[in-house]
Amino acid sequence: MIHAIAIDHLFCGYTDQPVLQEISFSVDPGSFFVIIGPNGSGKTTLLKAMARLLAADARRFDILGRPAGNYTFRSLAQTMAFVPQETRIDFPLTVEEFVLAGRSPYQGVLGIPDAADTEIARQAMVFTGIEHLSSRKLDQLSGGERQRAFIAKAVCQEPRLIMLDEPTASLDLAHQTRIMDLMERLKNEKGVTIVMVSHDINLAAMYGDTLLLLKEGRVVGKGAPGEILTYQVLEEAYGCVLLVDENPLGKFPRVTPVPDRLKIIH
Ligand SMILES: Nc1ncnc2c1ncn2[C@@H]1O[C@H](COP(=O)(O)OP(=O)(O)OP(=O)(O)O)[C@@H](O)[C@H]1O
Repeated sequence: MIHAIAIDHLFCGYTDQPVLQEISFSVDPGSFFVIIGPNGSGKTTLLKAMARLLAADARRFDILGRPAGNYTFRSLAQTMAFVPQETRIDFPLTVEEFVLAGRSPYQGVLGIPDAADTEIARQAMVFTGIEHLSSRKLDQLSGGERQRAFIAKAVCQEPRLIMLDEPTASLDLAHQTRIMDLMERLKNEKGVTIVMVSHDINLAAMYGDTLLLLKEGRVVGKGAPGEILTYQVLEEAYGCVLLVDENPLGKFPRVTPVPDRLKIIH
C-alpha cells in the first residue's frame, strides 16, 4: 500500500527551539487521521512540517509514495490543501474570488479561471453551504462562515489530502459537526485523506480512523480511537483525571474531564 504520508525519524523546530523529535508514523490513504495532544506538544508544528510549510529533517518523508522534496510548489498544491487555524484575512476579496484562488495550481501563468474552474468553485461553495455568501467580502463574515470559505477553497483545489489545524476550535456545536461531516463526506465520496489537528477528543473519537497522540514533541501513541483514548494513556499524556466510558451514540470512547470536587480521594 502506498501511504498518503510516510515519515521516519523527523525532527523539526524553530531557530531557537527544537520541537519535534524522532517522529515516525504513516497515514493510510483515504483515512481520517487526527493529531491530538496537550498544548505545546507540537501538533501545529507537525501539521506544518507535513504540509512543507516548515523545513524538517527526516530519514524519510514521502507524500503519496514520492519524496516530499520532489514536489514542486505547484504539484504539491495540486496534491495537498492546508486550512490554517487562523482564518482572519485582510484582503478585500469576495468569497467567490477567494474560493476560486483554489484553482490557481491548475491555471496558466496569467492565472485566468475558465468556466470549468468557476463551476468547480461553485460546487465547492455548495458543498460547504456558503453559496449564498459568494458575493460577500471575506472580512465581513463570521468566524464560522470564514472557516467554511477556507474549507471551500481547499475543496476547490481538488487535493488528495486536506490538512486542517483545529478547524472546529471557534465554532458552535452545529458547525463543529457540520465541518466534521463535510470532511467525512470528502473521505467517503472522493477518497480524500483528512489530516486534522484537534483538541476535541470526543469529535476525534467519533470521526477519526486513526489518532496520533503527541506529548512534548514525541509520538506517544498511534491507533484507533479505542486504543488511544483509554484513561491510562490520556491521564499520562494530559496529566489530569478523566473519565472514559462508551459514547451512547456508538462503539467509540467518550472522554469527560473530572472537576476537582468530583474526584474520589483514595
Ligand atoms: N513560530 C514559533 N517560533 C518559536 N517557537 C514556536 C513557534 N511556534 C510554536 N513554537 C513553540 O513550539 C512548541 C510547539 O508548538 P505548537 O504550536 O506546535 O504546539 P501545539 O501542540 O499545536 O499547541 P496548542 O495545542 O497550544 O495549539 C511550543 O513550545 C511553542 O511555544
